[in-house]
Amino acid sequence: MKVKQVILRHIKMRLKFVFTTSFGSFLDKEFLLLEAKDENGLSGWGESVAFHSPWYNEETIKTNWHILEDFLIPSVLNREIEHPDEISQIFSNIRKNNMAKSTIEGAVWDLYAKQKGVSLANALGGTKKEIEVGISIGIQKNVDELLHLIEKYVKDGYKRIKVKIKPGWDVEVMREIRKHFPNVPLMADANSAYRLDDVDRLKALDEFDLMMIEQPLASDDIVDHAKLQKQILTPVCLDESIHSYEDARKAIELGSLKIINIKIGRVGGLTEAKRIHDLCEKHNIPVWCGGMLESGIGRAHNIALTTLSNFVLPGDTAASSRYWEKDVITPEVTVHHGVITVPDKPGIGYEPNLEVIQQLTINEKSFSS
Ligand SMILES: O=C(O)CCC(=O)C1=CC=C[C@@H](O)[C@@H]1C(=O)O
Ligand SMILES: [Mg+2]
Repeated sequence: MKVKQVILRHIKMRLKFVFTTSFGSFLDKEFLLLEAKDENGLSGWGESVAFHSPWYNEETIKTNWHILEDFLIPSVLNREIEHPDEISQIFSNIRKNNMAKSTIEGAVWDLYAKQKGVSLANALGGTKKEIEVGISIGIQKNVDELLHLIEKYVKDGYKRIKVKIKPGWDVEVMREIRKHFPNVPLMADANSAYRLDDVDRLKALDEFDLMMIEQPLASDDIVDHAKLQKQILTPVCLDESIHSYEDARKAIELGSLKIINIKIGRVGGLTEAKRIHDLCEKHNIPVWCGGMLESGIGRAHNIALTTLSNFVLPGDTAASSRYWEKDVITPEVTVHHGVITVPDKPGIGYEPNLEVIQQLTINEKSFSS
């Protein structure tokens, strides 16, 4: 297969809720969408999950645009590609920039599956026809608002509730949640808000029978997480610390984690995500698919990946309507009692809505050889 044309679009979408991060809060989420066309005009789609500011990792929309325009797109355009697994090899001389790499690699995977006439799930080796999903709730103004949201999503049937924690918004909040929801599958995401010195505070969370605590310590650490895991009962799940198969291998060997949150963009694409999945399966480490507030394009890739056998825990792939008044795909992603039915159409299985995408586009550029 050859990619004859790439269209890179920078779009902006208004979220239905304010998303709070260490950089502050935002209501508009910006994305890059990448369309890769073959000689017959067939299109594969990928999405950059980089944020506007470098709070989650070092990548941003602007760094992704630069790396894609100046390095990644030129190295893929008009090149004979037998299988999308080759992309990570083509990019091997480019350091890091995983979210940029994942954007074009995902589009090539989608194009490859469409050319073969199979779903992306099938092309990846996934077999599940339905996937169970959970919901991730950001830090709220007060506990009552948080409890109200949990009640709504439990009623919607989401299979697990993920809440963000940080020092001062953790033990007491979890106690309140457990008072109202003693049995709901519950997990916490700390986004590196703690230090190893906070071990007593983190041990106190053992009282609440959490499924896991996600990324409690530094975003580039696997050593202190190994020390922490030996001191707490709650399973440690790593997100930001795991950028590759090698990171996962070392973290498993050190005992730094018991669960991995796989995010396609963070690890550089679907091929690496699948390698990490397979490694974890071999070591009985369950995985789940994390979210990055994706549009429907990225959401579709997450659904396809989650059909692989070791994705045994509910992920963050909620319904389009949780985030967007109108998503950029038809049909939108819907969730029924916490379950998504996996589309079996060729590729990502959802049709990009070009009219909506054009309305949301704030910049675009076409590249062809
Ligand atoms: O996409 C979703 O609904 C989940 C988003 C989410 O929980 C996160 C996205 C990005 C960084 C964090 O805030 C958190 C995470 O770390 O998983
Ligand atoms: Mg996380």
